[in-house]
Amino acid sequence: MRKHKAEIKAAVDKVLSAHNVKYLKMLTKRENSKADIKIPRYMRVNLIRSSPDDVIKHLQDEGWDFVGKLDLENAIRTWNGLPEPARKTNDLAQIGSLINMFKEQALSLREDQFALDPLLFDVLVFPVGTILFNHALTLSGTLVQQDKASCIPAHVLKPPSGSVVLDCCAAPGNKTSHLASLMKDDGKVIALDQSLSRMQTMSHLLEKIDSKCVELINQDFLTVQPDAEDAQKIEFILVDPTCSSSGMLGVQQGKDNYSTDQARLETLSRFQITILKHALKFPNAKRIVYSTCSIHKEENEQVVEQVMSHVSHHFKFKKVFPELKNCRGLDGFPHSKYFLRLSTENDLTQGFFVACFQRRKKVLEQIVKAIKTAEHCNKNKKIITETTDLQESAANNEFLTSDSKLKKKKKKEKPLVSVVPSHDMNVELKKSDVNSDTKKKKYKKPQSLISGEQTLTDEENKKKCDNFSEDKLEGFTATLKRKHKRSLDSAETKSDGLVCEELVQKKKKRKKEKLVSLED
Ligand SMILES: C[S@@+](CC[C@H](N)C(=O)[O-])C[C@H]1O[C@@H](n2cnc3c(N)ncnc32)[C@H](O)[C@@H]1O
Repeated sequence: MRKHKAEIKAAVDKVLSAHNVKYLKMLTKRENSKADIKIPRYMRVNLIRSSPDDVIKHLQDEGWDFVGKLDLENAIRTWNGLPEPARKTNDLAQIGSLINMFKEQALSLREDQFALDPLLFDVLVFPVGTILFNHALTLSGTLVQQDKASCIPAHVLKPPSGSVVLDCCAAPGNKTSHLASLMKDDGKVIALDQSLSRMQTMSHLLEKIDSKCVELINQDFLTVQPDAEDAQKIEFILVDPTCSSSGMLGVQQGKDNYSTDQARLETLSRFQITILKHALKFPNAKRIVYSTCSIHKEENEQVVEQVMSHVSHHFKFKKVFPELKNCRGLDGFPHSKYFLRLSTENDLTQGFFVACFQRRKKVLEQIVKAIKTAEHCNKNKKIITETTDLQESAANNEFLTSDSKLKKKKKKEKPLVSVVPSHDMNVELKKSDVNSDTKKKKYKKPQSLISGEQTLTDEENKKKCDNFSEDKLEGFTATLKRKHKRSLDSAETKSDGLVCEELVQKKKKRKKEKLVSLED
């Protein structure tokens, strides 16, 4: 047998190739596999170059038949257009099945037809197998081929134009370029990745879509210092870390080989938790989206639930596309209804998972601000002369995550330093030789008093300080508590309330001690 191994292999290969079978395992897996499932071709309109309306018009001028948005209305139209007997659409069960008609409609598009996706305004749906990679609109970067599921994270993160966004596992740049598109290239997207070769691919993509707002950084995200000056400007973070890729159609069909054994899933899960926790340490990040193209709970629900258990004082889950009632997270997890899970069978996309962390309202920050104001005023009155440990806590973001103050950082953190100033294709990407200064940034005294972000003049400041008293601090915190009573009362924010209470008590105690010592 060994003697004829090569001949046998050649003969088997010949038979397989005659039956269009690429790998032997495709035959053995076929019965249980999703080999027959097809996904429409999704194309995203790059809003930097054009608009969905203009692209639709362009395609119609080329002879394509635009069938509209694949939504309920369209489904009803199609439904009513069906031959007799006419169907009534006023009972819920029928409307439910009409919603499912997205699948039918998408899969029954004729080869010259296309549609607008019902969920994502910038995604067009073409028939399965449509080849558009060499279409003029694709070549010019006006259309970008991207699976619908992979377009969801940027829509959930939803950074407005002008904002500062971090994509911490960015390469090869599909979601980065989508973020730049949704922001109309206005603002800043910091695209960070540790893989140099994947960043080169991203650099080409960004060149093609004509984005100027993306800054490329080749660095290990875990070495980025969350409280460095630049990092403090970050308001939105996308965390799309390495995963098992088990949701990719090729992997589901057994064509692409990825190992998803338990040991690998556990390793991936640990890595994903570390990356996500790090992202949640950025002090001014108000929304953080976590996504994977994995179908395994170990990389999805388990990761976000575990991380949330550490940061629930400061973050809550925001429901991802609540209108998609049949696409929630797996049962058995406390926050399943907040997560989005898309599957190839039900949603005609790659298998995908998305969760969104939203920073809680600023009750705690307001209390801390009020306390600092009192200290600032008292300092003017020469009552308090030292910086209190409360200020230091605020400066060191001790309130940010419970584990951040407990655990020693394993990697040496550095400020964000752009080593790739633009995504010019000629720029050679280099490993970051960043400043190794890891000293904590000195706490900067707030310029404004308690009146929000408003900056007061010296005179106004003095007046405010003169009028400020111990009673006022208590009055102010009481007002804050009244103002936020509803949220403090709710189970979700009880912990915030406790922390506020604790801070106020701590502050009162410290003041008493200082006053006593002054009197002495
Ligand atoms: C799933 S891919 C990201 C896909 C990308 N978001 C997109 O839509 O095109 C995961 C990326 O994370 C990067 N990565 C893994 N560990 C990292 C780390 N510690 N710091 C930065 N990037 C990392 C990998 O190099 C890889 O490019």
